[in-house]
Amino acid sequence: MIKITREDALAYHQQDGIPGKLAVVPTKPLLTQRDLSLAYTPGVAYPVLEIEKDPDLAYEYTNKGNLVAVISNGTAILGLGNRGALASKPVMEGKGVLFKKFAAIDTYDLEINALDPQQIIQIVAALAPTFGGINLEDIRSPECFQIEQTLQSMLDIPVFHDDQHGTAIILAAALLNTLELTNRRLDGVKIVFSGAGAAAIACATHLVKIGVPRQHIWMTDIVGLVYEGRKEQMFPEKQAFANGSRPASLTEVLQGADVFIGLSVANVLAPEMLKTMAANPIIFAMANPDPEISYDLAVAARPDAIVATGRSDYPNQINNVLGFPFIFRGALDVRARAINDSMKIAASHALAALARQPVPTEVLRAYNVDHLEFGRAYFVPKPLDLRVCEWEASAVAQAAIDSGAARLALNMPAYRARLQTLAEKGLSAPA
Ligand SMILES: NC(=O)C1=CN([C@@H]2O[C@H](COP(=O)(O)OP(=O)(O)OC[C@H]3O[C@@H](n4cnc5c(N)ncnc54)[C@H](OP(=O)(O)O)[C@@H]3O)[C@@H](O)[C@H]2O)C=CC1
Ligand SMILES: CC(=O)C(=O)O
Ligand SMILES: [Mg+2]
Repeated sequence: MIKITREDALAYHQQDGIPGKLAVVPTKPLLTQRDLSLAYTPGVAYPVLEIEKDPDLAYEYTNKGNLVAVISNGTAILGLGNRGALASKPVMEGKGVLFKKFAAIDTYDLEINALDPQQIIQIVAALAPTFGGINLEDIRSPECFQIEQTLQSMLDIPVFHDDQHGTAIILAAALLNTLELTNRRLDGVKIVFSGAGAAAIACATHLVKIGVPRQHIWMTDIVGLVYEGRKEQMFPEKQAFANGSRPASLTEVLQGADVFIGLSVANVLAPEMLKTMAANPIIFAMANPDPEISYDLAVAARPDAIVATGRSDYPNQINNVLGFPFIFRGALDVRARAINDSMKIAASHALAALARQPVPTEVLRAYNVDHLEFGRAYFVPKPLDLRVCEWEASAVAQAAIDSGAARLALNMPAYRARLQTLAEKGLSAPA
């Protein structure tokens, strides 16, 4: 377990006298008059005319195919709520760094000063020709649903709201493995969510797709239980998870639950609330930066529990960092039109399977531990594990090909070898 302070974090963001975490770097030589004539006018006119004739050539002559827009309006920055577009920039730059270092994908972060979904849709759709994919981030519910669905229906590149689907993919991998560790089945557990927003609704939807009965899912938010007939703060995506017929508090709903999934805000769980959960409870307190209950308090309250948070500084990190770089890697490499359910489910299974493999010593070194082995303290891969790129991106690419979302086919063994090299380069190259 490592500890960082506010001062450490602020100093990191100004380290080496360079504000921020990401820069744009050229990929072609620009040293001579000839280079200048090729990169700029007159040479640049030739690819312009080629792309006008055949738009697919943008993938050959520009960085479109390896460029993702990371887009936020700052309305749900981590669990900090609406802090505005500008304040979301450190998170969006952070996502960009992870895209680059973990999967060699370039990004532009675009912080949009707009709240109206129609305005955001219009802006993103107009910018789309630049990019091979759109990663929406930290846009609050319910607006995020309309924004993502409308954009995906308008565009022929993947539009992926990371807080929804990235989170759901990792959560499902973690749940598959912890259910096995506690001898439970997907269709035999009571699952309680704190939070009924973008992340919670997408996680619940994904869990239903992999085999959790909808009626086993209980969702709570600031009002309490999301029940049939509730009128306050409802919208259709939340309504789809209404359960029970009367109001109830999180404390009440948690009684006898096998699994707690926190996707809300810090400190909504008190230790005594965990005492009524079933034996060997699974507690995923995933709000960031501070979870619904701290790791230490949860373990102290329920020594028989499996506990995870979204944080990098505690064991068992369930965070969408294990998703978006690698999911986009696979999707971009087959020029997928979208990231569909088959691709998401394949990503979950790939992560769950990788966690069962022996852990290389480089990963132990990166986390300063002597030993990691599939079990209660290690059931999802570590984000700094170079193998995640190969396992997850290839599973996503294969599923895209099999499900018809891909525009390119791949030789899979060669592709997996290329992913290995790419991950090694990404993590060893300077930022
Ligand atoms: N670990 C990970 O990888 C990820 C974690 N998250 C975390 O999930 C949380 C939600 O994010 P997201 O879904 O994008 O945001 P949204 O704004 O879409 O949803 C927030 C949800 O939290 C609920 N909430 C707010 N305050 C409370 C409270 N005091 N008690 C109970 N529920 C409350 C809201 O309820 P209401 O609608 O009634 O206000 C809403 O349902 C954040 O903490 C975020 O950091 C998100 C993505 C990934
Ligand atoms: C991890 C993340 O995307 C979030 O907490 O919003
Ligand atoms: Mg987020």
